Amino acid sequence: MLVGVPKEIKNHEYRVGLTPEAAREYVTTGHEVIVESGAGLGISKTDEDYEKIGAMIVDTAEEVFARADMVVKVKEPQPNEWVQLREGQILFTYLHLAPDPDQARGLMESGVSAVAYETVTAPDGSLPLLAPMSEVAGRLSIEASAQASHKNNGGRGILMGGVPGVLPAKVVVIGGGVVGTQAARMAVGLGANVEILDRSLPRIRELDDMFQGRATTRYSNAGTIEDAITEADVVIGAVLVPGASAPRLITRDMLPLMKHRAVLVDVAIDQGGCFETSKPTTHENPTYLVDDIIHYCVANMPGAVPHTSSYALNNATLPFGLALANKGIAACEDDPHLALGLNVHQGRIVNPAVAESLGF
Ligand SMILES: NC(=O)C1=CN([C@@H]2O[C@H](COP(=O)(O)OP(=O)(O)OC[C@H]3O[C@@H](n4cnc5c(N)ncnc54)[C@H](O)[C@@H]3O)[C@@H](O)[C@H]2O)C=CC1
Ligand SMILES: CC(=O)C(=O)O
Ligand SMILES: [Mg+2]
Repeated sequence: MLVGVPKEIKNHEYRVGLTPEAAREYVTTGHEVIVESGAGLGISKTDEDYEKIGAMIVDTAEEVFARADMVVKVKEPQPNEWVQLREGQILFTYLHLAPDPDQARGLMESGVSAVAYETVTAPDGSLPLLAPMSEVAGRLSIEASAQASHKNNGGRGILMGGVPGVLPAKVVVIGGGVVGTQAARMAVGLGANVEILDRSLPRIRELDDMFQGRATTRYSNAGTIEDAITEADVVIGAVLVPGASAPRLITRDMLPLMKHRAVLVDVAIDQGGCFETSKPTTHENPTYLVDDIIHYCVANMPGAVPHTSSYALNNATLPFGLALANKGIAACEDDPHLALGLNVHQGRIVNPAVAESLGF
């Protein structure tokens, strides 16, 4: 199969769909790999690095889309990308279609078979191709909120860990999955006072065990969320209902309960966001104010640390990508977990949760 890797074009997106090391695995398995010139520069990999492992460099994204049997990307295709996709071609990337009907229609019209990283499952029901980026985004969310809390950046002017004799920041994490756990770990590491809310009791028990009292846990409902955010300096939104748009857990009428210039980080923004006042932002302009509350809603947070993220992503995607390259879309027939990744096929939305969420 001819596998194509275009350069990512989303705002400040420096990750690459295939690292040279991953591309090498495709080449040694007997596939051809074409890479758009400059696609690896965000991870300090040159065109020569790709040529050395047997990939071919092409000048334009158009050539990648026109020639490739399978396009491997990181972020969801942008409008000028989805019009270049075609029937019989496989697209393997993040899609986040539930809150994005325009992209969904674009992909359906293209005829492409689109496999979304974020809905591929593991036998235990977890999301193995979302997890590595959730680990990155969870850890980054605390760095982002610490920065946004600085007075010179418009924040409250609070140090995450406090100092001896002065209380630390209170960090509330809503959703204790992969993002939430990594956020809590970073916040605990900085010495913050951390509370994690989840609505899964088995997960709450695991978290309680994991943090051994260094973070507290609480069952998530409107009442506990209202109570928790009243004291918070930072709130991390980290919930997920797989395939569906995120539930709106903090509504605008709850914002006056919060401290002035507290920080809301909505990591779930790629699924539409879990705060009513969230709208996607970019690394260029990551924050905005609503009712004097700072909102950080960057939809491609891991793009800021492409060295870490590209390798973490490729570690997870490689076996699934190779299966698609070896067998074509029939790989989904052999693997029910990969099949759940198939979101768009023959002009239809075929993942049930995504279709239901879109109302298609
Ligand atoms: N903005 C970005 O750059 C990135 C965003 N994400 C997004 O972060 C979100 C979280 O991802 P993961 O942590 O991997 O998901 P996960 O599935 O590991 O964890 C989600 C958690 O939310 C909990 N939850 C569901 N409904 C809840 C509610 N009403 N209240 C409290 N908790 C609730 C679940 O029980 C689960 O523990 C996803 O939307 C994902 O796409 C992930 C990576 C990067
Ligand atoms: C998961 C996702 O949306 C990202 O890594 O950008
Ligand atoms: Mg995203």
